Amino acid sequence: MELKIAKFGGTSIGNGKKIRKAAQSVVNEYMKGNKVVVVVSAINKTTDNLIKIVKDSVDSNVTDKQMAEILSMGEMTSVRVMSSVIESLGVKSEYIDPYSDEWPLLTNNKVLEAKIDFKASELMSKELNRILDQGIIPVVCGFLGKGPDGEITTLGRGGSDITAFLLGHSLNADEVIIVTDVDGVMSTDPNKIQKAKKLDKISVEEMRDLATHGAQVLHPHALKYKDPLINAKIISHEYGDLSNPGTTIVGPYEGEMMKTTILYPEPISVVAIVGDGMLKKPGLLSKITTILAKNDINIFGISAGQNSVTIFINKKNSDEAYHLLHDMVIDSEELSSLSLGKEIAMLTLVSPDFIETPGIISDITVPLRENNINIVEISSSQTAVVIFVELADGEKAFELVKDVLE
Ligand SMILES: Nc1ncnc2c1ncn2[C@@H]1O[C@H](COP(=O)(O)OP(=O)(O)O)[C@@H](O)[C@H]1O
Ligand SMILES: N[C@@H](CC(=O)OP(=O)(O)O)C(=O)O
Repeated sequence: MELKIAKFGGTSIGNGKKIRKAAQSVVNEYMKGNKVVVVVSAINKTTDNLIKIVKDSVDSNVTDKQMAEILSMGEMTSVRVMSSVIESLGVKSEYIDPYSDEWPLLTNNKVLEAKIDFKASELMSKELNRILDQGIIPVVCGFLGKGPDGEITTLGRGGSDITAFLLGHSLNADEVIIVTDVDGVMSTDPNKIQKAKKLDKISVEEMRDLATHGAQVLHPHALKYKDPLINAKIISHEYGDLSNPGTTIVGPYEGEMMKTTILYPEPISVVAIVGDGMLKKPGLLSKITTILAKNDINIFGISAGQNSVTIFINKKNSDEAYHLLHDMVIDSEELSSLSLGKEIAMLTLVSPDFIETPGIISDITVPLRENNINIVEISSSQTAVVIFVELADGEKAFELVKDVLE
């Protein structure tokens, strides 16, 4: 017997017929001998409609608390409908909303973009086992949370995916199935480019980056809760079959373990190329990277401004790169000169939490400033911050920043 979490997005339960099909797919899975926890979003565009109604009526005079309560009506309704349809198909079901004793998802009191209290939610989720053990299919409101004073909170738009993965983690589920309106994860948004191709699999890291940069198909924070042993996939509601292969999300999200601070063990060199208005000329960056790639020189970082490009490479490649790039500069009309700077150290901090931790850059840079360590360059993405400091400062900078992620 396996435990599966099946999350149905708004379009997958967009009308009565679709809800029935979704419920039937859950019942079929249950009949195979598996336990299923259902997570549902609001029916179709209910959340959008509620937002519009509020805007056209009270507009900005609505309080956050009122807004969260109004938005919650979408999921409050869909769990009740879904649960009734499952029961009509002959299997016992119970809807679980924030007023239920077994409500699993506890948050802080930031009602519209609530932060999950992970430990408390992990513990509360286990209450669902009591229902599952009685052969009942729980249908849980996605997107909603309960704050410290019992207030309704919401996880932010698209938050039902987070609910599904959090429950998957807390209940040690075998599989999290995200049911949506496309065949799986595609080479791009199929609603924008029709010939987009379905991917059979995608790594957790790729999926997270895709989601972070706007691919709506999965909420970027959801994968934080994907444990190594949990299978996850994204499938279409069209087939009415939870065993459809869709796109498998491969690999663990190592969560805590992924938080690392690394001091690159070898010195890094920096080459700066200057030229007037160089970035107005298309193709310049590719020229630089192609020359280095052809000579098997790895680029650790690159930053581009209006009149200069700075390239970070391993010191052992620096002379070769310097000569190669110099040849390029003297052959080019747009570029005027280049310099090989002094040796520097590269620190990389990786954490899945960067994406949702305001102020993290200052947490990292303040100790450096207080210790008079000059930052030669810093770049940040959703999950990594890379800092270049002078070589002599490398070890000390590492000691100062390595505790920031703790
Ligand atoms: N690379 C992609 N692959 C698949 N779908 C994508 C991709 N990028 C964006 N999307 C969009 O994600 C949508 C599904 O997400 P969403 O509308 O939030 O579904 P749901 O209501 O099921 O949560 C698709 O209809 C599609 O337009
Ligand atoms: N109903 C909420 C939460 C959600 O996750 O929806 P969906 O799964 O349809 O993207 C919203 O529209 O934001």
